[in-house]
Formats: sequence, C-alpha cells, structure tokens
Amino acid sequence: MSSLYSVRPSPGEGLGCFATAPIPAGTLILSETPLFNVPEPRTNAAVTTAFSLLPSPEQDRYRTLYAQDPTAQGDAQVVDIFNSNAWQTGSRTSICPRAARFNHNCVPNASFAWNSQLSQITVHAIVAIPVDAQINLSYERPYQISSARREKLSAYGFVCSCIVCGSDAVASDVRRARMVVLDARIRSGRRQLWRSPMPKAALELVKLLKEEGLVGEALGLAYHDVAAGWKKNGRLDLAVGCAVKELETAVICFGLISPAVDATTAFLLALKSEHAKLGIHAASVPKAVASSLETIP
Ligand SMILES: C[S@@+](CC[C@H](N)C(=O)[O-])C[C@H]1O[C@@H](n2cnc3c(N)ncnc32)[C@H](O)[C@@H]1O
Repeated sequence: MSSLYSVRPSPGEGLGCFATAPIPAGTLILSETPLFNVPEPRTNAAVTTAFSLLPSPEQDRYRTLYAQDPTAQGDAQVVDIFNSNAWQTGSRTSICPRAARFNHNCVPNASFAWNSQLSQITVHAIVAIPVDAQINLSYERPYQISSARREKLSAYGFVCSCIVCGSDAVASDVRRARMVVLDARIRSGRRQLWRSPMPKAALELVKLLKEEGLVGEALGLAYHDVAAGWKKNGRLDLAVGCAVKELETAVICFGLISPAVDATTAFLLALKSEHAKLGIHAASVPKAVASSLETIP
C-alpha cells in the first residue's frame, strides 16, 4: 500500500501525519502488525521484558518514538515510550510504530481499530480528508466534556487545542454533557414510567453526535441503539433502516473484512429475516416518528 500521508512536524505537537492527496471517507490509510504487545493489566516489567526480546534494529526503531521525558534512559525510557505511544488492541496493549505518529483531535477525521481477523491495527478515514490536512485520531472516549478530556489527556503531557477544546468549547460541552446522560440512559435500559413509542434517547444521541462531527464508531453504536430500540417497540421496518446506517458506518470505520462488520451484518440480516417472517411491510409512519427520523439522513 503506497502511503497516503507523510510524517512531518506539526507546530506544538511534535511530528504528525499529513495527507499527501485527498483521502475519501472509508479509505484504509494504514494497516500495521504490532511490533510487540503486552497483556492488560500491564506492568512495567512486562513492557521491558517484551522490549528486550526484540531484535536490535527494532529496538533502535522503538527508541526513535516520542518520549515525554527526552532525558529518560534504559528501562525508564522504554516504559515512557510505551506509555506515550501504545494502543489498546483487544485484551493487549501494542506498539505500532507507524500508527504511533498520529496526533490526537477531539473531533477526529480518522478511526483507529484493532482487527482481530487480520491481527493488525487499521486506520480508516471517516470523513473526506483534504490534501495537506493533518490526519487525527481520538485518544479518548467521545462522551466527555472538555475539562474531563483535558484531565485524561494530561497523562500524555499535552493540552489539546482543537476547536471543541477552544472556541467551540461551550456549545460542545453542552452537547457532550447531554451525550453522557443519554449514553448512561441507553446502557442502563432504565424502565420508563410510560412506554415511549420510539427510542428517544438513542435518536437524540445520533443527532448530537452528527452536530458534534463525531461520525466514527460512536455514531455506529448509536445507530445500533436506535435499531435495537425500534425492534423493542415492534418497528422492525425502522430498525432495518437504522441497522443499514450502522453497517455503512462500520464499513467506513473498520473496513469490509473486520469482525465489527461481520457482527453488524449479522444483526441486520437477523432483523431483515424477522421482519420478513412477520410479513410486516413498511407501515405508514406516525407524524412524530417521521419528524424524529428526519434527523437520520
Ligand atoms: C502517539 S504520540 C503522537 C506522535 C508524536 N507527535 C510524535 O512526534 O511522534 C503522542 C504524543 O504526541 C503529542 N500530541 C498528540 N496529539 C497532540 C495534540 N493534539 N496537541 C499537542 N500534542 C499532541 C503529545 O506529546 C503526545 O504525548
């Protein structure tokens, strides 16, 4: 795969990855096999032992990666580099030297994933990335307001200066605080005093995620929740439509050959077959439902 980006200095961020050509959404930007990994929960001893087993040229390559403390030596340097560059890959944490050059943005334009089918990490563009734009991943979960993200990101030794940590912080915090509430409500599956005819929380989450520009994995999960909600409410026709959206998002974030796309396809097919068995055809959609669906293009 010829590289779609070059690694060069990014002011205030060390090195970063910049598109060398326009990159359409859904493009596989990078796939990489980890140099080494350790099981979670990890220990410093596990990291230094795994590092000591690497061939010398790979150790040298590792030592070129970013370290928070450039004066650290020996095991302290190995651990510092690991903590600054490692990614969660299933039940392990891995060093992927090429993926380690992507900087963070709270509204990322690319999605990082561990693909257990390929035993590789993948990075996909989740929106169209113009030439010369920096390609960013998110190091943090999206459902957090700026102060919470700032605290988490301080572990990496930097203060994020992206738009939703800066000029758009107030509006963004309102949206993200609401996302936290909605996500908790969906996860707890709290019983309602009266039954809503539609999955309100998940529909609102989809709307907010789009307003915030968070069109990656979180949006796919929210589509899933909308589909599951419609199913619960006996609207398999609407559930199928949302499961299609979930699948489209999964293909963009993870690529066609991925466990995530397999799972999403299975969910969609199960809904379709249930819908077909019941012989239900798209019923006329009540007005309130139709207007809420307008939020899902
Ligand atoms: C995984 S490395 C990313 C590549 C790194 N910039 C390099 O030069 O190799 C993580 C480090 O990059 C820097 N970094 C990443 N995103 C940043 C951002 N949005 N603003 C400032 N520094 C950032 C921080 O120093 C962080 O600890």
